[in-house]
Amino acid sequence: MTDLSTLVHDKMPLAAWIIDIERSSVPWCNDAAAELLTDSLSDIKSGQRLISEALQKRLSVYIDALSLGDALPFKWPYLAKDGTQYTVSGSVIALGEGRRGLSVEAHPVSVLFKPTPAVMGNMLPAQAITASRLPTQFKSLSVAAFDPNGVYLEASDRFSELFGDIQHIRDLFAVSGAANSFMRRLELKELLSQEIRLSSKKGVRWHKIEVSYHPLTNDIYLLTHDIQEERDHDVALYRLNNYDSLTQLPNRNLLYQQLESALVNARKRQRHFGILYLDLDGFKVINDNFGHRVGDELIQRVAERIKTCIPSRACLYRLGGDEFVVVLENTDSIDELEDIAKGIMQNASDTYPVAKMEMMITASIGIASYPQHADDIDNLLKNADAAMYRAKSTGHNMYFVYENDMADNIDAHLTLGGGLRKAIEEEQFILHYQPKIRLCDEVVVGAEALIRWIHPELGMISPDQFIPLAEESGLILPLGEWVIRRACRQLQEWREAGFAPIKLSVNLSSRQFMQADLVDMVERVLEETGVDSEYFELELTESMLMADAQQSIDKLHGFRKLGLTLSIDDFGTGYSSLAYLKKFPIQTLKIDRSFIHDLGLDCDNDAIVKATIAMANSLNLKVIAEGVETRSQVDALNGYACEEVQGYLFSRPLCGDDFLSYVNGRSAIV
Ligand SMILES: Nc1nc2c(ncn2[C@@H]2O[C@H](COP(=O)(O)O[C@H]3[C@@H](O)[C@H](n4cnc5c(=O)[nH]c(N)nc54)O[C@@H]3COP(=O)(O)O)[C@@H](O)[C@H]2O)c(=O)[nH]1
Repeated sequence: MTDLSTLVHDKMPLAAWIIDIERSSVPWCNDAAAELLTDSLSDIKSGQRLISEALQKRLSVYIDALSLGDALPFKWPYLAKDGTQYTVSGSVIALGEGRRGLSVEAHPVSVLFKPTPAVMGNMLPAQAITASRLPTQFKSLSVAAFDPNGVYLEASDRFSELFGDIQHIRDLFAVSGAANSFMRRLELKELLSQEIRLSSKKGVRWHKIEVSYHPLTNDIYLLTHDIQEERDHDVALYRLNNYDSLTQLPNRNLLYQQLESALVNARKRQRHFGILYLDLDGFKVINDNFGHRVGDELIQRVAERIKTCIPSRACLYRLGGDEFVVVLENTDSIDELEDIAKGIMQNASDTYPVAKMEMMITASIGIASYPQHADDIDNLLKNADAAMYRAKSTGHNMYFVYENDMADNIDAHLTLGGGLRKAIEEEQFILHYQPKIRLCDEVVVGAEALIRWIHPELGMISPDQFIPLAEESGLILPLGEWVIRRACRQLQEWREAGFAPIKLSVNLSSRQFMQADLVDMVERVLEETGVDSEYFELELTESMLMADAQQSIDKLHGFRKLGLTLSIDDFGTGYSSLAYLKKFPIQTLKIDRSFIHDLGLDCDNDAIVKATIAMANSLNLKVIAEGVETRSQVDALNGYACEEVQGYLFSRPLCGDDFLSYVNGRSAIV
């Protein structure tokens, strides 16, 4: 029996069945339904498939309502064993011998719909149903018959509803080319089962079609099933799995796909390819302090900027968070990869207008290339990552090309990071104090507190090594609070020991500065330790203050209200404008040691130092020069009217006791 009913039985992708109401049986169902309904249908007894008692009860409510003339819409939700949700719908039909039946269909509604594969044959006996009536019984089944030339013969209601009055099978196609090729395949009597775009009343939409032919008349039977929504879901699902929703950039999945194919290609053609691993510097600080919305916006802006400054044949991916990867295929030189890194640093490491602020962000970049640095993808990524870590730990806003020892360093990096948390809990830190000298009489007038980590195995670790780690991990907040508390206690201990007070400064990290309750925390510690705030100073960097100048001004005023002194550290290395300098309520400028190092060696450098001191004097700011190592530097600074100096010439940073001995030895003002 190869006719329309066979087509319906065998190929129908939907589950469909008929219920004999009086006998509580299922005289017919297709295989998709048999599979779907194992829960609701009880065992087959004497060749009859019976419906369960629960279903009988549920149906009786519907049937009773019908007898009362109340034609309720027949629509139930149904959750299949595999988690797919269906809507079960149907209508009453006559089964012959005065019996009533229900023709029922199940439509999948869940997003993750997987069509049940149409299974051939193996049908249950269709007792009182005559085959020719099936198409009209299945109201929502879209099926039509055409003569061998494609001229329309008949169709189910659903088909007509979807495609209107068509004269010819060609009318189903929006494009004549598609119609021609379809007709050619029909002429060859191909048994078509394919996904194709048809021109329906709802527009051109994707359909799954099944075509079969009458063995005698060669009439064409066409079954259509609109799969546009599934296609849309598939596309949405594909995007979800392969693209980053924030930046719309391809994600890690697609990165691996491209790298796999780049590797195959490079091996086959003996070509090279390279990757750049990018991580934004201090992004976590921004995210934590300004919130995720600001962080997200910044990531979007940065992604847009990076896209514009890489070559069109390079691909940019977002791995998540603040990590990006650029892939460049068919490149023969590391120089080309380095040029991309330079381009990114020049263009993307900049300020961004985000949430009405000017946010400054830089990137650290690691470069690795196939086959020089690794011959598989995981190691290539790992090595680029290690190079990126080298850039980060060397000082941010840099790029490094992978070298062999970098992978070892990354292990040390992680060990250090893991140990930092424990070190805070176990207070493995001490403060050293570097004297600040008044130039006119060379007496000690203050000190800078500098943290040291006394690691149980590694010995003393420099802050340059662990402060960036503490910043990245957020541990800088408890660590920074510890420094402030310890410095205040030290001041009190010196006072209680009978020494005249000196001014003690501590460094704030950028993340600490963004901490919302920083002013309150400092106030609390001052109260707790009883320190007179006039002897306590905070050192902040220009970039820290300029990240959000207005907020900085407010915060600085908060500190000033507490009576603290404020100093700009590393002055000259950032980019603070004079206009802002006047607005910041600061008292001291500390000239960066890079300028002091070249004093007397470079005229331009001397001019900068001289001008900085003159400008500071005119703004009523005290100037201190750091990194003073030679007498000639002292002489030059004296000539420019610099007030204070700090540096190895006078003393390295000292532990508390040594500092006191140093002060006493110099007959300081204590
Ligand atoms: N957020 C915090 N940062 C801190 C803290 N303690 C230190 N730091 C920062 O770590 C960086 C390195 O500090 P350190 O190794 O202590 O180096 C300091 C001095 O030893 C060094 N210095 C001083 N005089 C000279 C000199 O004559 N020559 C020379 N080559 N180096 C010298 O300079 C560092 C102090 O610099 P600065 O802070 O800019 O005054 C450093 O950036 C610290 O700021 C902390 O508790 N919190």
